[in-house]
Amino acid sequence: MYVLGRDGTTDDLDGGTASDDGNDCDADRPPHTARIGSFLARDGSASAAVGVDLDRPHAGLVFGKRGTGKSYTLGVLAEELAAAKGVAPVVVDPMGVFGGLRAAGGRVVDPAVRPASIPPSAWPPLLGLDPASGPGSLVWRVVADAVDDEPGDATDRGSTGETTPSPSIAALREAVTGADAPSETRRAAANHLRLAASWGVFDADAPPVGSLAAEAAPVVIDLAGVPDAAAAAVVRAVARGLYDARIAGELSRLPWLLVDEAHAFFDGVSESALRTLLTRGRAPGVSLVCATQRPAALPSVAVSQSDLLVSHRLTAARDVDRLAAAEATYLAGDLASRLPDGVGEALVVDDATETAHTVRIRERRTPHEGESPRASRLSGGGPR
Ligand SMILES: Nc1ncnc2c1ncn2[C@@H]1O[C@H](COP(=O)(O)OP(=O)(O)OP(=O)(O)O)[C@@H](O)[C@H]1O
Repeated sequence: MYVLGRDGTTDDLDGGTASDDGNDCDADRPPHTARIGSFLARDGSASAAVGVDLDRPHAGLVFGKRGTGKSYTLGVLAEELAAAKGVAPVVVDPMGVFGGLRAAGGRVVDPAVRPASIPPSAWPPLLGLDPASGPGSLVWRVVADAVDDEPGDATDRGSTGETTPSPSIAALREAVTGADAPSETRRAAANHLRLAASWGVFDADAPPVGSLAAEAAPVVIDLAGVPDAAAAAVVRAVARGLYDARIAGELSRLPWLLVDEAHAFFDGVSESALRTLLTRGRAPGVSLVCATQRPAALPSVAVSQSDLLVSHRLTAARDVDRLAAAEATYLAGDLASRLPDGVGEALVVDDATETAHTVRIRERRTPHEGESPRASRLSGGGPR
């Protein structure tokens, strides 16, 4: 098997024969390897199996225009992580398409994060308030006071602050209402906090983020129908929480955070946490894989920091340009024409071996729930 992301190794443990189509449940898989598919020959036939290194942390990107197989590819990776040792996949699922991972032992959870996991300075923008405005600065101050005032010995706190209680949104609203500020300022701040409570993602008693990465089984955070700002708050808390938990030595597994529709999270309260994982996540052992149909909406650091890039078909010039920002000489030439056409086919750029290959991603073992609805498949969809 050819293992991507592993320095200088072509780990041909199983011979890599033409019959090795990467689809079987492989007892012969090298350890700590995600078997994602097989090389795609020019004549369209599948050849040697292709794996991704799971032994070390990585930063990866999955690109492709709509319907080319990004979520599916992320699902294949999650299945492989579920079967590997020492890792813990956590999937951010904005569209509600990863529920099929239950068949791999996974669990789907509703988002629940502690208000204290969002730093005081991030609260005004999260609530759509100008930090320099009266209500914005009041919310900032109230959160800062509430987090500081929490009882308990500071030495008990993990770096995530998750071993001490968090204020609830109700407590923050109460503090706002009783603050020394003009009544319209207090009212505006309280209204914005009421809105945050209505998102239903904040819970002062939410389990620590690290508990999401306690098992090999994938944990799918279902963000379908959750407002954008709330989803960003959850991604921020989870990304930062996993990073801090690893730094604090609280996690015995290496977390892999898989983020679908990632363009939505590089704008707003989650951006800094994702950037932290991209630039510094590998040192404590946190991997990040972002999938998006809008590569141009990702910061260039996402491409420059990624060591694995899987690109399904892209057509928009600005998106192809972002791919070209990988600045790899082995990517020279007409990139757009190198991207394969077929659904589930991708160009894989491997920084470790400085190579690019065309790959067919294997079929899922668990159900993929991302099918586009088709009128013809509905009961009323037959010919009249
Ligand atoms: N590797 C694959 N093998 C077989 N079928 C695939 C593969 N990848 C994708 N498909 C098929 O293509 C469909 C679309 O894939 P997917 O939902 O992953 O697209 P997407 O790129 O995430 O689209 P969107 O941007 O709309 O979310 C899937 O429902 C599945 O039927």
